[in-house]
Amino acid sequence: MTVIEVEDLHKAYGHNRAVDGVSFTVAKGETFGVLGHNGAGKTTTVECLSGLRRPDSGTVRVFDQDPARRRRALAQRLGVQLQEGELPDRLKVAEAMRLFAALYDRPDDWRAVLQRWDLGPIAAKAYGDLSGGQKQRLKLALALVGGPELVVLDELTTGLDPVARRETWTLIGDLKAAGTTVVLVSHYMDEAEELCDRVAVFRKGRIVALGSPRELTGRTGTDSLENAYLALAEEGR
Ligand SMILES: Nc1ncnc2c1ncn2[C@@H]1O[C@H](COP(=O)(O)OP(=O)(O)OP(=O)(O)O)[C@@H](O)[C@H]1O
Repeated sequence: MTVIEVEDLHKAYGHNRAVDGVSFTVAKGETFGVLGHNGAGKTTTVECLSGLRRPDSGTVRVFDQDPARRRRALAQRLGVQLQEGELPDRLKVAEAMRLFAALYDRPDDWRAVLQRWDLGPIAAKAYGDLSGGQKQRLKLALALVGGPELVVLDELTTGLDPVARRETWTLIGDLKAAGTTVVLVSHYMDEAEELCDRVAVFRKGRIVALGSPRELTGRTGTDSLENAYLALAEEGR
């Protein structure tokens, strides 16, 4: 079953063509990586998937619906961890979890999600007093508290220490095992190689390579996704 269908997506900010004719599909249960340099159009693309931005042209279908028109209905099935989702400084961790859980018709038990993400010990802390890594973990937990079928994670482990990164990978593995579809925007090639079934490499608003990490390393004659990515980046110069 196809969960996401994007066909010839265009989105410009003034004269800046941030997304310039992007097409891809994501199947149910797949973990799909969105890779590319800064400013390549990754966030704009996933914002169009989440209904946060309206495309200029092209088709975006998520669960066979237009996210720009059906945002409320899709929100029940979608968990989004965005790069810049700040919360009020005085909001406590447990309050944030309870508040987000209340937005869903059938949320997971927020206390269990809190424990799973190791946020129990800081449940009474205010958002403004958390470390960068703790904020990141809370944003992830908030994206998952609704028990979503599709999760969009923008820079999943940015700001996490190596131990927390690995723990997060394990938790994403659990999501995959449960059949959740994951879209993962990342600058970390080791992470994409470990977690993603397929990746799309974005450059200047277009997809320049799409395939499994193994296909991309095979195509470029390299031994890791990181080296494949660098070879592809070199090709585009
Ligand atoms: N709200 C906005 N208004 C104007 N220009 C924007 C806006 N958001 C993004 N852009 C521009 O659109 C282009 C694509 O940005 P986008 O954030 O989608 O890229 P990205 O691949 O996610 O980058 P990064 O890896 O740095 O997060 C960039 O040139 C960026 O400056």
